[in-house]
Amino acid sequence: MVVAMDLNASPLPEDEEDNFENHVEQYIAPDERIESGAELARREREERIKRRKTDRGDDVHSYASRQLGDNQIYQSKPQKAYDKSKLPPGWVECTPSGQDICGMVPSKVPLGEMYYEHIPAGKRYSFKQVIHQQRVSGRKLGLVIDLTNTTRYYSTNELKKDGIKHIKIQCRGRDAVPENVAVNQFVYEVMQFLSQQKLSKKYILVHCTHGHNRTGYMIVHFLMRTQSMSVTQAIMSFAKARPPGIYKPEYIDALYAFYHEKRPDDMFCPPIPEWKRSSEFDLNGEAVPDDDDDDNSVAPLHSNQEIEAKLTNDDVLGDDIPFDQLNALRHTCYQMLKMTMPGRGPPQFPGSHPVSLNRENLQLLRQRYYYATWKADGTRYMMLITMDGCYLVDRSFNFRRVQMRFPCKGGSDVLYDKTHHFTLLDGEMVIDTLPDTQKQERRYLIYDLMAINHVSVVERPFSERWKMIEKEVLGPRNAERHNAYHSREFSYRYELEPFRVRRKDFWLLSTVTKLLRDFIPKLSHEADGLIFQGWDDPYVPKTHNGLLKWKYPEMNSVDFLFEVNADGRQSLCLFERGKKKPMDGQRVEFKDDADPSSYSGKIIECSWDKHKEVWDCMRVRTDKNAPNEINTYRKVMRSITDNITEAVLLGEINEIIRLPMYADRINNDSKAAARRR
Ligand SMILES: Nc1nc2c(ncn2[C@@H]2O[C@H](COP(=O)(O)OP(=O)(O)OP(=O)(O)O)[C@@H](O)[C@H]2O)c(=O)[nH]1
Repeated sequence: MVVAMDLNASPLPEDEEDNFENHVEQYIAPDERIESGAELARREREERIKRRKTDRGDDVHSYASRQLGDNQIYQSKPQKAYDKSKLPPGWVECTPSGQDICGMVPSKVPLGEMYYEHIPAGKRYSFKQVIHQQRVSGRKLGLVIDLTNTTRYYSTNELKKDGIKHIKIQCRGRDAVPENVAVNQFVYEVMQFLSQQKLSKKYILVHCTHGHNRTGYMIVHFLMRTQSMSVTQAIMSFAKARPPGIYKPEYIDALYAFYHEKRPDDMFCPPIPEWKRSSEFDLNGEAVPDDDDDDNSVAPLHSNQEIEAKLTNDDVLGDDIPFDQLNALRHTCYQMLKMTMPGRGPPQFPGSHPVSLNRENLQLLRQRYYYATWKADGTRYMMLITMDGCYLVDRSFNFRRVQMRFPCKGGSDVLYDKTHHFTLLDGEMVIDTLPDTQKQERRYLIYDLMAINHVSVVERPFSERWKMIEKEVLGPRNAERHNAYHSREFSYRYELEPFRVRRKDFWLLSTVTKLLRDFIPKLSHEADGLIFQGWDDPYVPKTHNGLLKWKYPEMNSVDFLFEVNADGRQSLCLFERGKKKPMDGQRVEFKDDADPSSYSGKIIECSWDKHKEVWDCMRVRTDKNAPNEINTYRKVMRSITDNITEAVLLGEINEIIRLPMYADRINNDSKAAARRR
């Protein structure tokens, strides 16, 4: 039943539970009445479009109006005088909610009962109405995600009564798109909630102030991370569910920039909705702009903007993720590496770690078959690729999300539908300085693969894992890139990613001299020695006594915790089974004139000056939060005292490669490599 209502009549007691049904009818009524005056509505609409065109110079046949039709634009009607200054501008006229999109219902902010006196009867939209309306549409709410920047709009008590969870992700609306961290939290919360909806399907109400820009921005991010969609498709899906969709051009640009996609030339931003425009005039200058308002000002965006700054290894890459997600991902990593999570304390970084070469373990090179590679000196990260994001895993076992694309092998020939999901890699992030232009490029050098699409491969020999990096991870990416170059439909732009990706090369031991004398000096990034990698070895998490590192003698280093106590006494500390251990009698010198106390509490990387018998501070380790364990220190000291110089090393290797085991395999491997070329 639809009841026409008189908007000038005094408001009904909407707080009475019994009358609720009636109020919903009243809510429906104005729209019905507008439909009956179709002629008038059409004329008004035409005039409005004309006005808008002159005011903004917008193309009225923008994608939104083409897709949705102008009848979606809300009609404003003469209203009884009420205090609009207390309400978010345009709130009354803005359509309450949109259609369900992947289990989420976009909505304007419900205003609690304390706002009733300022809202004309029939336009009230508190959680009572929200819950009821959704129920009438066959939807039961289980979660509300509130993106407003204030708590003044409603009390969450009403939701608690109905067992509806409320999550607040505070986002400013006026001057910027929501922070990337807030986006990560939003996507995680929605994914968690939806994954728990096995038996009874409950819905999520997502709201900001008007349910268009911040809400749309978040929902589009969710679609991009969970569905195989382009940015244009995701923006259109949202616009269809909540006409006219996102109407801030900066938000639309930010989405294309975030996902490294080219914005199609015919992709226009919808004009500012009428209710939003008229609200500016209605205010008569009385309302104080709300910090939370989705206002229309064009302000600088803080994210995804390219800033030409010098790249350093200490730069923090990517965005923080929610703590619960961090725990879940840490757990998954341990599972992939076939490790058990520690019973007590936080889990440690599980990446494989080489030991320093000394005269004793040098003999391993005679017993097992090894390959060599340069020891790239950048920042160590494992990389976890999932469908919803790619995560850099640092030495503190923290995860940060970066926007990268890793298609799987075997998709269609232009755009691969599937991307990697739970593939775990190990590598070093370096900064290459191009010799001609001095331009810097960040590059992730992958040297190992531990899991591929949820399947652990840690037990397979290194040679196989290394080949899989190319075949499964980089090959499809390069092929897609190549195909995309010839395709107009493909809008992803690999060149906009935060770093490039390459597989690290490994060399036969017979070529180590060349590696040291020719290759390393020509590298466009830092290298501080060599890594000797057992060609048949499994991936061994944490310290791997068979994985050997040789550093240029002057680069052998120890990471100490430096402290200056209250009486000015300096101490260098290490860890012994996770507990601080001061190293009595050890001294450090700093190169600069800085006050040593400015280094207090920091992890400093030091090399040994054998003439002065003191440690030289080389740099502060911002990527580490703990010093070396005393065992590592002993190994480094052994390496220093053993003093395996370049000449000693090359002499040894020359003997080793003449051993029958090496001679035969080197011969076979060289032939195989020549066949591949
Ligand atoms: N396994 C392996 N590690 C490499 C390779 N290239 C560079 N590395 C880096 O070498 C590091 C181990 O060398 P260390 O000198 O012990 O590491 P570091 O970070 O310089 O110093 P510490 O933190 O004191 O151990 C690894 O963590 C990687 O970051 C490579 O090809 N294989």
